[in-house]
Amino acid sequence: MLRALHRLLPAVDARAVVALTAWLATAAVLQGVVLGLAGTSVAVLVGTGYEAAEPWLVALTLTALGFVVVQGVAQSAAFRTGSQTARALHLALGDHIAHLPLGWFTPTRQAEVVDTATTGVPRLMSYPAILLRPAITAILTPVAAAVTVAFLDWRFGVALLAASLVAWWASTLSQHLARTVDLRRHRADVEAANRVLEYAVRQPVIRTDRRSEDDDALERALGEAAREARRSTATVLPGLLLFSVTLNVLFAALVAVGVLWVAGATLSVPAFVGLLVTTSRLTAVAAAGAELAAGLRLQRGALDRVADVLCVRPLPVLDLPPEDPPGTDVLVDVQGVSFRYGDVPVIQEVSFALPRRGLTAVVGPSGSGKTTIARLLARFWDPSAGRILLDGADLRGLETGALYRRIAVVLQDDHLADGTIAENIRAAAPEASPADLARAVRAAGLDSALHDLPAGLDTANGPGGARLSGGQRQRVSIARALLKAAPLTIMDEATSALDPENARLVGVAARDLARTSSVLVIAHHLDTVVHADQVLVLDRGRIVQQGTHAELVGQRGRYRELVAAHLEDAEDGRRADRGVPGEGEG
Ligand SMILES: Nc1ncnc2c1ncn2[C@@H]1O[C@H](COP(=O)(O)OP(=O)(O)OP(=O)(O)O)[C@@H](O)[C@H]1O
Repeated sequence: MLRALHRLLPAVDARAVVALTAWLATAAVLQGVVLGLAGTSVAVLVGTGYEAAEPWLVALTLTALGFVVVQGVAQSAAFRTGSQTARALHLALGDHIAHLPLGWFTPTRQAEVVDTATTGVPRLMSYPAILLRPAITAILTPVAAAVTVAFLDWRFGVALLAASLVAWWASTLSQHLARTVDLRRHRADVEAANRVLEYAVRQPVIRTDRRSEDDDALERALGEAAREARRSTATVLPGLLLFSVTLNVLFAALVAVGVLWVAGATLSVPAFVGLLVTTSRLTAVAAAGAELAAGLRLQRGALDRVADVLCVRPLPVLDLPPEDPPGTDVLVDVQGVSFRYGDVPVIQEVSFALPRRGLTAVVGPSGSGKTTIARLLARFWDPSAGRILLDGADLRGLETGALYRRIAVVLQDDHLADGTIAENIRAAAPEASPADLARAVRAAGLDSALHDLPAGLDTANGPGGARLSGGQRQRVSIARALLKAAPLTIMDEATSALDPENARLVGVAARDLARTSSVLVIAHHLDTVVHADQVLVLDRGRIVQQGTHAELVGQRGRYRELVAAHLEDAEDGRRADRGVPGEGEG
C-alpha cells in the first residue's frame, strides 16, 4: 500500500511519507529492542542479581526513552502527513479530473468520483497516523526483538524469527482473502447507491407509471449489496480467526520449545522466564496489529479507487505536424469522421465544414447522432477514424485551454455552478463590461424572467441551478455562450425548454451571433432551420443531405419528410389548442 501511495502522490508529499516511514520504522525497531532488553534484564536479574543486570537495565532505560521520543516525533509527523496526503490526493484528483475527456463523465462515474473524494480520500487521512504504525510495528518489532534476545539465547532468537515469519504469512493470507471480497462489496454498494439515487430522482415518473420493474431493480441492487456484506463477513471472519489461532499456536510452540530446553538443561529457568516476558509482549503487539488490519484493508480499497480515477488517461495532446494554413472561410473541417460507443458504430464517415461566420443547423430523427457530432466537435471524445480541424489544427493537437477558449457550448443538461445568475453568466467572460452582460441577458430572452426573480441577476440559482426553472436555466446557459462570443458556439437543443416566443428570441440571438462567428445548432425549431446558412441532415450516423432549407425542401429525401412531420406535429398542436380532434382521433 505504501508503494501505491508513493506512486500516486506528488514528489514532495511522497517524500514526506518516506520520511514518516523512516521515523515509524526507527520507533518499531526501538520497541523491539526494548522488548528484547526487558526479557534479557529480567533473565539476568533473576539469574545473577542486580549488579550483573545493571548494564542491561541502563540499556533498557535509555532505549525506552529513545523509543518514547522517536515515537512522539513519528506520531505528530503521522498526523501532519495524514492531512497533507489527503490534501495532495484531493488536489491530484481535481487536477486530473479537469483533464479527463468530457465524454468520461457518465452519471455512474460522477457518483464514483463523489464517493472517492468525499469518503475515500478522508478515509486515507487516518492511514499514516492510525494504521501505518501498527503495520510497520508488526513487521519490524518482532525482528528487532528476536535479534536482541539472540544475545541471551541464539536458538530462541532464531525460533522467534521463524515464528514471526509464520505470523506474517498468516496475516498476508487473511488480508488477501478479504481484499477480493471487499472489491466485490464496494461494487455492489456503488450499484445500490446508484439505484437509490435513481429511485429518488425518478419518483415523479415512478409514481405515475407504477411499474414494478423500478421497485424490482432497487430491491435487486439492495439485496445484492446485503448478500455481498454477509459474504464479506463470512470470508473475513475465518481470515481473522486464522491469524489469531496461528498467533496462539506459535506462542504455545515457543513455550513448549523453552520448556524442552529447560528440561534438557540447555536453557536456565531465569533465561526462560525472561524470554517468556518478551514473547508474551510481542504476541500482544501482533494481536493489536491484526485488529487494525480491517481498517487497513478499507483504506487499501479507498486508495485503489483513487488510483482507478488517476489511472484514466486524459485525451492526449498529440505533437502533430503543422497543417496547411487554414482556408479563409473554413473554421471547422470535419474529415471522414467515424465514432463508436464501445463496439456500436454511431457516426460513419461524416465530412462537412463550418464556415468562419454563419449558422449551421443539424437536423435528423432521434438517435441519428446529432448530439454525438456536436460533442465530437467539443472533443468529448476523439473520433475512431477521420479528424476534425479547428482553424486548420487537429483538435487532438490542441491544449485543453486553447481548445475551450475557442468554443462555447450549450448542452441539453447544463449544470449551473452554485452562485448568482450573474456569476454564472460571467464565468465565460469575467472581463465583460456590464453593458455586454446586459446585452447577452437581453439576447438570451432572460430579462423578462429576471422581473420574477427576487434579486434579478443577483439571485442565487442554487446548486446546479435548482432554484430556477428549466427554461430559466437554459437561458442562463445561452446568455453565457452569447457573452463568451467564441469563434465556435455549439448549441445542443438549446431551445427545447423555452416557450415559442423565447425560442424565437434565442433563434434571433443565434443568428446575430452567427454574423460574427460560427454557430452550430442542433435544431428542433423550423424557424432556426429555415434561417440557417446550411442544414446538415443526419440519418443513422451519416449525412444524407446538405444545403439550405430552400434547396433541400425542393428535393425528395429525408429533409422533406422531417419538415412534413414537423408541420404535421405543429398542426396537431394547434388543433389540440382549439379543441379540434386530429386525424385518427375520436
Ligand atoms: N453514452 C452513450 N453510450 C452508448 N450509446 C450512446 C451514448 N450516447 C448516445 N448513444 C447512442 O448513440 C446514438 C446517437 O445518439 P445521439 O444522442 O447522438 O442522437 P441524437 O440524434 O442527438 O438523438 P436525440 O435527438 O434523441 O437527442 C443513439 O443510438 C444512442 O442510443
